This record gives sequence, C-alpha cells and structure tokens, in this order.
Amino acid sequence: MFTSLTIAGSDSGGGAGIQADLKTFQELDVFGMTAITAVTAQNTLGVQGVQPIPKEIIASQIDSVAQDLGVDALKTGMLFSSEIIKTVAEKIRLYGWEKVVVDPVMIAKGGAPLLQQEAITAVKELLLPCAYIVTPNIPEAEDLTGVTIHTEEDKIAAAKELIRLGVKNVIIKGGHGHESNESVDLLFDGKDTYTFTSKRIPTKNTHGTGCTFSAAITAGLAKGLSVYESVKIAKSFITAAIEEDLKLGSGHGPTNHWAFKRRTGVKI
Ligand SMILES: Nc1ncnc2c1ncn2[C@@H]1O[C@H](COP(=O)(O)OP(=O)(O)O)[C@@H](O)[C@H]1O
Ligand SMILES: Cc1ncc(COP(=O)(O)O)c(N)n1
Repeated sequence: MFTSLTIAGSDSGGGAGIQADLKTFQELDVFGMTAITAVTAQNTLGVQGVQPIPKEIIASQIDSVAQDLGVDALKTGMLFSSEIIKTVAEKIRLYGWEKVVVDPVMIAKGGAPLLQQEAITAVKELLLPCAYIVTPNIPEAEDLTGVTIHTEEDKIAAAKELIRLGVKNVIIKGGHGHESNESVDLLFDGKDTYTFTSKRIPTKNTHGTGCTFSAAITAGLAKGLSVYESVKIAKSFITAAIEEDLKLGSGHGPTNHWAFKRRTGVKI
C-alpha cells in the first residue's frame, strides 16, 4: 500500500483543501493522511471564516504520521502564515522527505486570501528549497517571481526563476489563461519543457482544481511514477473532474472526483 500525506487547510465545502486531496488519493488507490494547518468555513460562494491551527499541533500531526505510518510522498496546500511555513519546512527537512509537491496556495477562487501577504518570503526562502515539484497557477507564479505572464516564453522565464529558488520541477498551470480556448500546463525540469493541454471547459465550477491536480501528482509520485507520468495522469484526472462537474452550490462549485476512475475503470 502506498501512502500520501497532505499538509493543508480544511474546506468545509468539501471541494478544495484537505477534502479534495483525500478524495483524490482515494480515487488513485493511495492511502491518504493529513496534517491540518487551518480550518476554513467555506462554500461555493466564498470563505466565511479562517482559523489557523497552532504550530505545535501541526508539527505533532506530522510527527504522528511520520513515526508510524510512513510517507511515500507529500503535498502542501494552504499554509496561511510564515510561522506555519517554517514549521512545515523544518519537518520536511527533519524526515528527509524528497517527494514533496508544493501547491503555493495564495487566494481562493472567490478572492479570499489563504496566505498572509508577508508569508510569500517564507514560501520562497523556506519552502521552495524543499520542493521536488511546485505547481503555481499564473497569478501565483507572477507573485513568486515578479515575471508577468502572457506567453509560453513568460511561463518558461518564471519557471527558470523558480528553479533558481531551489525547486527541482515547476508546473505552471494554465487555468487562469482565459485568453486561450485551451488550458495548457507547462512542466519545466530545469532542462526540458513539456506541455499538457486540454480544451478550456466553459464552467464556473473550478473550486479545488489546483488542490485536486497537485494531489493527483502526489499520488503518482507515491506509487513510484516519474514526474512526467504523474503529471500526465493528474491532467487526465482533473480534466475529467471538471468536465463532469457536480453542479453543487450557487457559486464556484466543486469538481467531480469520481469521474476519472469511472471513465478509465482501471487501476493505475
Ligand atoms: N476551465 C478549465 N478547463 C480545463 N482545464 C482547466 C480549467 N480550469 C483549470 N483547469 C486545469 O485545472 C488544473 C488547475 O489549474 P488552475 O485552475 O490554474 O489552478 P488553481 O486552482 O490553483 O487556480 C490545471 O491542470 C488546469 O489546466
Ligand atoms: C482550504 C483551502 N485550500 C485551498 C483552496 C484553493 O482552492 P483552489 O484549488 O481552487 O485554488 C481553498 N479554496 N481552500
């Protein structure tokens, strides 16, 4: 049995955060475990409340999982503050974990901040050097690098800057590139670039797409797949989940975590 840990925030609405990660791990036949960094009161209309968890309890959740169950791969999501980022980075280094996917969550789809503005420095200085893969969306890549992104060349320039900050592989996600009728995710491994393209699905139900995508990559890594293979499966997983959206709630609804397995019908 392969295991994955998600270190992220709870989304009461069930479409993003810890909840999206666990659903994705389960669908990809990986045993999911959690260290919760913050509790959000959230639904498809927005974020109604945020309560960060004390850093000692976050550290203790990570220790509990590490010292008994073992972690084949892990991802981080909403980390909220510099203090939490520091705690998480220290634990990643302590346990020598290498298959680490960092989803640098900053702002919820409805516009609510999920990372304090001053914590961006901690992401760059403490977290990115521990990352095997970082998965920013376009605004996050712009914030982390200062590069304004319009073209594929801009994405490559931003990816190179992230590699300079210590990351091994960068995926710049295309969900926010609204000017195109395709959603193109670009992977840069420090040497070569690869693109993963789907048609842009016309829907507002994209709550949790980034969480789901990075969790699917983490599940692939946990099973021993390469970065390329893990991203390829994650792209199919998220495309199916968006195409067969559940039409829940009246705002940005969740995606369908069952869709990929129902379609493929096979274990990977
Ligand atoms: N409308 C869409 N149609 C197809 N794929 C999408 C769409 N929106 C997002 N995606 C895909 O979902 C994943 C998450 O991307 P994105 O929405 O940019 O991340 P985030 O949730 O972090 O903002 C990527 O693989 C992206 O290509
Ligand atoms: C607890 C939590 N974590 C992350 C997100 C980001 O969601 P998205 O994947 O849509 O960017 C969220 N809305 N809530």
